[in-house]
Amino acid sequence: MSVRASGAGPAEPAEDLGAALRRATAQLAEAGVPSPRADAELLAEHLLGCGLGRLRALAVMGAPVPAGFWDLVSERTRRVPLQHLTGKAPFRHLVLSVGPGVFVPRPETETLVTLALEWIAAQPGLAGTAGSPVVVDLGTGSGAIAASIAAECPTASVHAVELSELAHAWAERNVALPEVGGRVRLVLGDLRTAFPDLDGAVDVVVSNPPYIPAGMVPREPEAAEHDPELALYSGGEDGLELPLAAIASAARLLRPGGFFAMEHAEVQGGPLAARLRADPNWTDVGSHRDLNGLPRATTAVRKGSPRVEELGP
Ligand SMILES: C[S@@+](CC[C@H](N)C(=O)[O-])C[C@H]1O[C@@H](n2cnc3c(N)ncnc32)[C@H](O)[C@@H]1O
Repeated sequence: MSVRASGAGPAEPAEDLGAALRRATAQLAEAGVPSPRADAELLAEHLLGCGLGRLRALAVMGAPVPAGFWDLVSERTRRVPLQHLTGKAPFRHLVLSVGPGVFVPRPETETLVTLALEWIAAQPGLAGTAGSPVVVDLGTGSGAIAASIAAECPTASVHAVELSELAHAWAERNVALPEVGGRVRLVLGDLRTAFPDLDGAVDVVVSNPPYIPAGMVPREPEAAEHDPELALYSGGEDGLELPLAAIASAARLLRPGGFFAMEHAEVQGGPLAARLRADPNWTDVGSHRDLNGLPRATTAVRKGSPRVEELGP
């Protein structure tokens, strides 16, 4: 074990990795970080380029603290998101690149991908190697949903739209991951008007649009101070402006019988399902809970007729 000189007195043993992890955990807990031990370990893993098993073995062996560790811990105590410090966000089977300017994908959004993939798998004409489902992701952010669907459904062609130039730049990196197979067409634009070339021809539309109601500003500094405003707030007291715009675009894009899945705030599940049930464009409206048991997604199937433009006000 190395030693550190300390003034004129006898040399003190340098803090080893195990002790540093314990001290970092205490500092992160003091700063209110919700999972302090896991974050301390993930920062060390990031610097050492290893996984948890190896890290714990190194800690037991009294390995030295990696250079830069305390700088990252200090940033994390200021509640900079862990994913911004490592530059990585795991999402389903992918490790996405993220940082300032893009919404960090959340575990609950993985459910939306499951809903889309399960629906595709249940369609005789789309499932398996013969099918070639056309999928659209509205408000793609880092590209998490679009890239995952392309990676997990190798016959899908996926189209994704994002309004923010910064987020679009992150998504460009993620849709270029080898697992995605070059099957995501990414455009910079508005979800309200995107992909007119696909009107009536899409099998699945997914969206996790900005939906936070005006009075529900997130309390955690990681979201409040680091997620882009454009990603969180929809406009309108109830936060429904962009979710309703996503529904209108889905009605335009989907073929009759096509599937729509959208994430929303837990308080919006009832109102959104009621609107879809009252809308003659939709049938088979369903509500879905997230990993915490909260109503987090609504699905619906596009009715064959009438078409949106025939409905009038
Ligand atoms: C809640 S984030 C979700 C990002 C990503 N789909 C995910 O689940 O991690 C919403 C995204 O929609 C984008 N957005 C906001 N308004 C938009 C619009 N009018 N057209 C397209 N994208 C929009 C935001 O920039 C943001 O990236």
